[in-house]
Amino acid sequence: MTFSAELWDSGAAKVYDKIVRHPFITGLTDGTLDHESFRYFIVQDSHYLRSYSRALALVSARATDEDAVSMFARHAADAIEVERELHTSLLGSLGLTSADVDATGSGPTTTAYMSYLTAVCATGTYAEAVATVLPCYWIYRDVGRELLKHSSPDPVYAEWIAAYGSEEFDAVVESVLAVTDRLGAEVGPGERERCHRHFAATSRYEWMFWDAAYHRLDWPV
Ligand SMILES: Cc1ncc(CN)c(N)n1
Repeated sequence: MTFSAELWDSGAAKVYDKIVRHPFITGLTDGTLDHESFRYFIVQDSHYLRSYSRALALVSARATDEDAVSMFARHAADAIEVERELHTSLLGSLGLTSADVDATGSGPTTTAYMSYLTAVCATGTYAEAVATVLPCYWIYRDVGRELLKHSSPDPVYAEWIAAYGSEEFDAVVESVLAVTDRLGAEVGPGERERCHRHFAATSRYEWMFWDAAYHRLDWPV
């Protein structure tokens, strides 16, 4: 079994089933999701992407082969840029600006997820860092592909679905999966166990991120 399949089976398979049945996700395709929840999501995702970009730069710095160094560095810059452009367009369609993002600040789930990503990518091994960022790529690609089958009657949601269901995003994710699988041969038992834990944790954070948006979760105090 490949290292990526092993991570998915132990950490994401059950979570992924819950993600595709979550009302935030089903609401995108049937168009019933409240725009207020999607606004919350895009604002929080704008905060998230700033941290994610830094996390990918850390993964690049710790990569053990040159192709992976340049791939993660490219993703920290280009792939994030593509997502930022998407956000700018979606924020505009939703009547928001980047000033609104700054004024809102990051919510509890976003803050927890960003902190986890940053901590592991800064202090874990290279393999742990890859396992931690992998669900961010993989789950979005699979959700995008799944939702693209029906897209959405709402043009804002259809634009979001088209971006993550695109062939370009698929190619980005396939390149990260290939790096993960090559890395699998070098990872010993203790480190492997930590990779499993990180992959499961960030898969759960992906579900929590959508759930927080659906409920528009705020700091309790
Ligand atoms: C929370 C989250 N996770 C993943 C992705 C896809 N890079 C994203 N934009 N936001």
